Amino acid sequence: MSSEPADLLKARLPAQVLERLASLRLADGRVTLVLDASGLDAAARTALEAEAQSALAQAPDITEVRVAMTAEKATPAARPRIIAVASGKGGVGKSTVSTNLAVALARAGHKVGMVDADIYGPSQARLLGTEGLKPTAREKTLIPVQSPYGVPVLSIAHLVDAGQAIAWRGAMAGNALGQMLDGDWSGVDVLIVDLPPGTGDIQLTMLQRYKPDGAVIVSTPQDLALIDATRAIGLFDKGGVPVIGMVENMAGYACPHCGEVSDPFGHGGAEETAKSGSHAFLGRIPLDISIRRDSDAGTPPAAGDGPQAQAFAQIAAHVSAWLAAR
Ligand SMILES: Nc1ncnc2c1ncn2[C@@H]1O[C@H](COP(=O)(O)OP(=O)(O)OP(=O)(O)O)[C@@H](O)[C@H]1O
Repeated sequence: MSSEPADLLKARLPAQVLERLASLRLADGRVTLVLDASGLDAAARTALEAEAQSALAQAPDITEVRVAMTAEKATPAARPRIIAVASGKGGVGKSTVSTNLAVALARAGHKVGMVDADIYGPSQARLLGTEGLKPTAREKTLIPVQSPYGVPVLSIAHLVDAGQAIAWRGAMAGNALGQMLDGDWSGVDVLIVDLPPGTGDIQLTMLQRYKPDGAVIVSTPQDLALIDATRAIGLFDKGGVPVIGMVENMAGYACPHCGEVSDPFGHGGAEETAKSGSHAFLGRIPLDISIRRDSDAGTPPAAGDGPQAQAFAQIAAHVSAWLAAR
């Protein structure tokens, strides 16, 4: 039993913890604090808990300090709006567009989070410069990893060791996706979900359990990619998810040596496909080696000041206008 009664322990608490103190109990050297966490985002709650812990850990005869937060369940945060970023075909730059759209929306003042739903080929940990970081959990709720670009993120790559093969059956992949989408997204208004390519299990889980508010479709200007993109659009149409519009990626290649611009994947195909389906065309991103280089380095071009940042900002402006109109 502590030699300090509960009141003396309270006196040790800093003002910001005291004003949120709902109760303090002391038994056998264990202090249990209940704090009212209403209105606090994940980072503020973690800071509050750390302050309470450090204030009481030094008290004589205290062997354990437990901090519980109320209000998380009593007043659940409003669910952020979900924007799925999808492509019919792999390798068209869907993850790259997801990252840069998220960063550009955050720069435009939105509170944006990212879920990497590409369970078998996750790339958002690298793209958002958070490789090696691990999310914490409160109760069973995952607390997203903070990226340097103001976009909290959850990816399977944060949960399994680097290089470890992920050989999960569909149900396990669905559970992992659920854990990430049910993470602590308080303080986030818009959740970008980077989907795997195609129209498989993960897409169906999204439509059935976490129906997106809108979808952005990424394609290259190439015929084959566009046929698959049209299929992806069909899936969202069928599921009653509005298609916000299409992004044409890898459009036009400027040779870094001679400056000549060529169109290895054709030109304008995504814009035509968008128009023929009465969908909006959100913008075009060129095939640019600096995009690959910066993305691999975990420094999204949208966070910089170059021409590619402007291209992504334009796409984000369309998405922002779509959000504002709803
Ligand atoms: N506009 C671009 N210019 C240059 N490189 C690009 C561009 N867009 C994407 N890339 C590069 O192409 C590769 C594939 O991109 P990304 O991983 O974003 O595609 P994806 O469609 O998400 O692929 P997957 O199907 O594997 O999920 C990456 O190396 C990326 O850096």
